Amino acid sequence: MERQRLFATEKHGGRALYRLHAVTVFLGICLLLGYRATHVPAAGPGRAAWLGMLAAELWFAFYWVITQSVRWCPIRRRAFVDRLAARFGDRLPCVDIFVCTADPQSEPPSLVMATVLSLMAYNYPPEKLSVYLSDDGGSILTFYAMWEISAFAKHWLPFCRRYNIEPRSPAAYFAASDKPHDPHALQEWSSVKDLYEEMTERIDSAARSGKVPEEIKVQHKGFSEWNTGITSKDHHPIVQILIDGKNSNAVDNEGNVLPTLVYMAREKRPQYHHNFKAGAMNALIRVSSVISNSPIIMNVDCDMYSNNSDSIRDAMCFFLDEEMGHKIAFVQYPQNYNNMTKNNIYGNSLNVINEVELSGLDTWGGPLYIGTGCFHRRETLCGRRFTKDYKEDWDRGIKTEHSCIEKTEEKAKSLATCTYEHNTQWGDEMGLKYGCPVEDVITGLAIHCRGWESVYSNLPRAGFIGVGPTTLAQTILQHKRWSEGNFSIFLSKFCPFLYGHGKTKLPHQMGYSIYGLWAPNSLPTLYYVVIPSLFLLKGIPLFPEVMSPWITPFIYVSVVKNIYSAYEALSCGETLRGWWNAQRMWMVKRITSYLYGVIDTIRKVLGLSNMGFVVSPKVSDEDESKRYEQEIMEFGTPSSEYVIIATIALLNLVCLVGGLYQIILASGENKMALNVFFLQVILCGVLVIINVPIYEAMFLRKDRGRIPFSVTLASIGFVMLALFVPFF
Ligand SMILES: O=c1ccn([C@@H]2O[C@H](COP(=O)(O)OP(=O)(O)O[C@H]3O[C@H](CO)[C@@H](O)[C@H](O)[C@H]3O)[C@@H](O)[C@H]2O)c(=O)[nH]1
Ligand SMILES: [Mn+2]
Repeated sequence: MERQRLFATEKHGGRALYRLHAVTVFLGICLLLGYRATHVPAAGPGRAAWLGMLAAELWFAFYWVITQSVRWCPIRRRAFVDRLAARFGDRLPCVDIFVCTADPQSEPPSLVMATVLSLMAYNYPPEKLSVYLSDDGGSILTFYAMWEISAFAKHWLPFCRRYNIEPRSPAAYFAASDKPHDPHALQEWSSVKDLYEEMTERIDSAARSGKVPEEIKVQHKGFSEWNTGITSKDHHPIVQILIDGKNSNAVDNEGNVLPTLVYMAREKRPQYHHNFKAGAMNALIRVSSVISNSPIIMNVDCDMYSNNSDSIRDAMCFFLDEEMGHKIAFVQYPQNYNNMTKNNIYGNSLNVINEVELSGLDTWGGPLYIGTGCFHRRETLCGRRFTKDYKEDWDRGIKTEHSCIEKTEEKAKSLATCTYEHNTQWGDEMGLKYGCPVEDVITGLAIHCRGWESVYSNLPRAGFIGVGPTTLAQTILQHKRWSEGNFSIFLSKFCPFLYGHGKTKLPHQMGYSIYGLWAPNSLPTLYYVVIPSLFLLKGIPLFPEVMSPWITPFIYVSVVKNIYSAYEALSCGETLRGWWNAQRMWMVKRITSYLYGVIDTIRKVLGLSNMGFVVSPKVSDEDESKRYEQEIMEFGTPSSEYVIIATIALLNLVCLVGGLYQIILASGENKMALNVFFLQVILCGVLVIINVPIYEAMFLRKDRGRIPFSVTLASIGFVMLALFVPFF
């Protein structure tokens, strides 16, 4: 009898219709470009601008083609955990779980601990789980919080199992769950809730005072690591095994084994570069190899709690599948956020990427590694190439007995020093790659190019949920890091088209390039939101007139493309308003984050600047949160990005008013014909409408989040400059 597969692959529906639509849009784009190329004005005002329009539209056309790769035939995977249970029972591989945190200020220990607890509580044999926290802040506050949860877990894990609750992050669970009706359950529910709240209060108050009470410090040897007055940037390596799952005394209140729990702060010295998250992950790979050495490694960001206690079993269905499992290097889950507002004011929900783009990539060889919510084979993460005869040792890690915890810790510390990696392949051929702000994407690309595939698992009950940016500044910053990182990959020897050539499929390379080319989109976009409006004001037409048949492709392409993108957003769970907000943010990101991304990438290529990684804050002040809830855009402090945003908004307003004045009110030779400027008026008009919240923030709002007056003033200055500088 043929063995049943552990997972199924299904195609998305409606593709024939989609492709028909895509072909018509493509024809429209060709006509539009044909018109541009054949109607270049003779020398004089407008010729250069026209050629610029041609260049911008060529770019948009090229980019549109790139984005078709993931929309052509997306697939969906469905794993059968019941078949896995029937076939393997509890004979499942060990899993090491890595959590990275960097800064107790922007990533509060109590938040991180809720994540760690959710990971300890997976529905998976606990003796096969090990949870590691890497603390790049090297903070005693985080260590203290870990010590607290090593005790609380003894209550939490049995509670999760008995009532089979979801999600298993206590913070998320108690925030959302109603009191149980059954009096016995209610009693237990309340007592666990009280224990959790008291513990959180202790952790938070330690964090507020910056100190751990002395009477606590004597209770665990680990606290003595901080006796020598160390700082986050200068300290020895610390590895503390808080729960040793191999020890028969490490049991919860009901006598069940607990998962292993380890705290690690790798050595930091000012003279050695620490390579941010990639450096932390690589240290974790080595440290875990002497403690649990599991064949599967899962990693999450510190704010991404497990929302589905079955996701390890789900991932195992892919790795253990007889037919395809041996080709799969990693299983990626989507990045979901729980703090998005209804209409997605900063366009930060990743719904379209999660529902469409990643499943589209799955068709061609697998999704990108997005740095969180991902299960890897230890071997592939350490650089192994794909070969047909490779056999995974699924029993790896099961037998390791610890003779002595202290010895193991000493061995582990020696693997987490600053100098350990010198003259090794770590950061290059082994582990996560260094030197790129999106270490995850470049590492995944290398894995794909070594012959492996990945799969994307988008569960009906989300696997992981984290915290997304909640202010404009955070959004701009995150997208600057992302666009810069992906663009620098595109320009490096790892360019998907060159490095991937012959190793991955062309549509897979195109899929990677969607992100690689985010940043350069900034230049044509900047051109498109400035030049046509400015030329409307100057009375120079840049589009076909209303009666010309050539206007048809322009209207068709822009209308159909936008209707489709709205439909796509709606079908991914956005609201119409959310789509509209995303369009505004699409423009804002392109003229700020992506522009800065281009500039910084070029500076880096020229050797003028170094890479940075600014951690996104996971908390915001009350006033800001309130405006965020009300979906009011947050500006507040002056910044050069805001000057660009305000200048573009204001410029378009001035151009629209000036242009309409000349069309409607002016007389004699100043009068302009509407039919000649129709498309320019529409474009400029749409830009003005989309910028309404910016005008409000500049001129109408009084709250602290408004656009600062200095920014408004600067933008007025720049608009005047733009109007009076001759550009022919
Ligand atoms: O020196 C550092 C810097 C960051 N981190 C951790 O890296 C994670 C991601 O940082 P965050 O500031 O939250 O970045 P995001 O933009 O939210 O992260 C996305 O983008 C990153 C790459 O830019 C990926 O590493 C992440 O996995 C992905 O979720 C967090 O857990 C940090 O604690 C470290 O451990 N060490
Ligand atoms: Mn994050």
